[in-house]
Amino acid sequence: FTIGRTTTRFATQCFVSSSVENDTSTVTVEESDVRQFEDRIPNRLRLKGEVSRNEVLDASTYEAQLLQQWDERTASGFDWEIEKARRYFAGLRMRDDGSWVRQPSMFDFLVSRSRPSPNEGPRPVGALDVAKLFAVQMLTSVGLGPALGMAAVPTAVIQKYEGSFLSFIKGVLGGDLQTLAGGPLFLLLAKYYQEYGPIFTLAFGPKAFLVVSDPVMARHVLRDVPVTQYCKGMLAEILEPIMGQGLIPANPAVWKVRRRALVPGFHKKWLNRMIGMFGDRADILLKDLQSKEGNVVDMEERFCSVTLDIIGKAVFNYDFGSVTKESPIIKAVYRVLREAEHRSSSFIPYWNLPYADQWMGGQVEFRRDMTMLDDILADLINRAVETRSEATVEELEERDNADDPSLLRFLVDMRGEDLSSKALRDDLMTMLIAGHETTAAMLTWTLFELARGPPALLEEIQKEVRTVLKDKDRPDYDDIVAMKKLRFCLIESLRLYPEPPVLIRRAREADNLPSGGSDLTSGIKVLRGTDMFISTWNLHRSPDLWDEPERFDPTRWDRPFQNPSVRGWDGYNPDKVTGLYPNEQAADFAFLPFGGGARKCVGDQFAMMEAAVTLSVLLKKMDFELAIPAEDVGMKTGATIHTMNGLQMKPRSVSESSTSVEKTTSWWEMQHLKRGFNANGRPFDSQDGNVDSRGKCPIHKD
Ligand code: HEM
Repeated sequence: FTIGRTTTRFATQCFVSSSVENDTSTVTVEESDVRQFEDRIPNRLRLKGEVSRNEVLDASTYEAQLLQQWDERTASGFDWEIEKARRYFAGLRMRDDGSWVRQPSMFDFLVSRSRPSPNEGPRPVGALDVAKLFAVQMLTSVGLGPALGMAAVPTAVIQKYEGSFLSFIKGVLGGDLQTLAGGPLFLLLAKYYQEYGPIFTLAFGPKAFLVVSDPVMARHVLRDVPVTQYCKGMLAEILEPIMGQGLIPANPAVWKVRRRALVPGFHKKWLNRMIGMFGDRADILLKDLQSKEGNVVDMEERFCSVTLDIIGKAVFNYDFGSVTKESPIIKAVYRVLREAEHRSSSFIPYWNLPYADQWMGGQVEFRRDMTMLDDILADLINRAVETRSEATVEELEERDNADDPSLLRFLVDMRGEDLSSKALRDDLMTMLIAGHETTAAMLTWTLFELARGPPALLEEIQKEVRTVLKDKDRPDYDDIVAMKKLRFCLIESLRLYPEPPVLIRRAREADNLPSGGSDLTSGIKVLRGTDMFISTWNLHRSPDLWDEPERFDPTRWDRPFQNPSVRGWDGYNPDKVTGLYPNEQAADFAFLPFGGGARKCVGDQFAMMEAAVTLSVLLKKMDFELAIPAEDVGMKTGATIHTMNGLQMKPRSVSESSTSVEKTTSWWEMQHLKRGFNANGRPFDSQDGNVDSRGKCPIHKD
């Protein structure tokens, strides 16, 4: 009898899996059949409430609903073996702890399989949408796009691979997009941007991506349309095994709930408290560097360690201690990060190959690492839950929590937070990954640019730090605000090295992009299911949007910039800079250091403060000299831009008293004057451009 039940479900699953779009009505009919049949099932075998071990699955998915129909207490014998086979067929995999996770199929990479919920907006993209996209792409490639109502968007086709045949085969087998594209994807997009302009289609056979490098179009996608209109698409598929439904990959319905829960955790008092912790960690790094004086040190690796220690403390109150020691946990974190990066630069989902986590070396290791990290996380969450003391958000903001000021503590104590769900684990894991290497990369590239730039710039930053900090070793919030030049250096490095260099979206509904700086005056039609890359790299380095875009010039943030030929773009206006950094509003979406719109980074203030504290603590007492030629530092990318060979530097202690603020015109001001602006960066005819007492530019006065 039970075999019959299982067989019916198995057949149901086969049927549903083969109609990949998971049409709701089909599933409902088949499930109701199963339910009728189940009425005759003995009580012992019936579903008993929620199956909590399966919480790792998004409850809205078809698989989650199927799982709930089986009472796992009867998990033994032949019946169970058939049930397991059915689950494997449905793309589910059992983890070591007995819970089930959905492993997306190859096809899932192209379409989303989660079911629509009434609040979620458009239904997920399905097989029909993908088929339609393929067809339109094929017809467009033979010149029939305009006849189908599509704008004449140029198509860049990757035709010629310039590497060796062997590396090409390796790239295909490993699904390595970088190898196939002949280098980092963002550099390929930059090459095509120069050729095709602010919007083009990048085609890999029938699969095509719409590549956007225009501020007006980016503003439309990120801010102007409802948040349900675009999702993270393939990025979510890639990150799901690691971050689950954490805030970055979360579908819009989950995102709305979780963002509301998480944002209060980043309140002002907490950030202020964090500044002290940043100082402690930066101090450990300083001492470590002082002990290595005269030696060559990989500063990229050092910054990765300090930011890992900081995020561990801030998010879970966990001390990785990675600046001073190595441990299996730290290694597991790094391997998981590398795997996440590799997956995000691959377009063949090799990790979904049958039983990949049992025979592919890297995947076996990845599963082991994830299990280890999950166990640690579960342990930390459980410990926090045991000492839970519920309170409202307002009350929590006032709490001292000196022993444990972590986000985990805040979320666990927050009244109304559902602690039985997997959401907490997913969000914490997401923040560990999102908040770590991004900040490390910002520090790495800032120090690199300062070390290879004009010595007068580095000297001026050091002067600023010493002048603001005076006898103190580390800054407080007001000091961070006062160190404007240092902050502008940090943000300028995010302009040149955006982390990540490409934002990924998928249209969940048809859309029409504004024409922006393109020649397509009637806008650009976007079909449902279209995968989109918003190239922050191209935006941040566009000669249409920046003066001397390739130059590391932190002084630029004082000066306005406009270009009326980019229709609908307001330009960069320094008067709109309000917080710790010139943000996407001030540059009207030509600058997206932390994204923009509803899905903007939640950790922007945290990251800016962390980087400002770390860098100021180091620069106050040390000088840094490149130990290899700047050209050899190189660039490679995953989710963030890394150096190719590490940032090899020689740190050296310096006497702090050697510098004081000079009254003469500084290097910084000279940059404005040289470009025909007033000493404060404003145009000479502007109201506030009166720093020069004579009202004239000393260089261009004639
Ligand atoms: C320099 C450091 C950082 C950079 C450059 C950065 C950059 C970004 C960008 C560009 C996005 C938008 C992604 C998109 O639209 O697809 C984002 C989102 C996010 N970031 Fe950051 N980030 C940094 C630090 C942090 C830190 C320290 C945390 C946490 C403590 C964090 C947590 C997140 C989260 C949770 C999201 C998703 C927000 C949402 O979808 O609602 N980030 N970040």
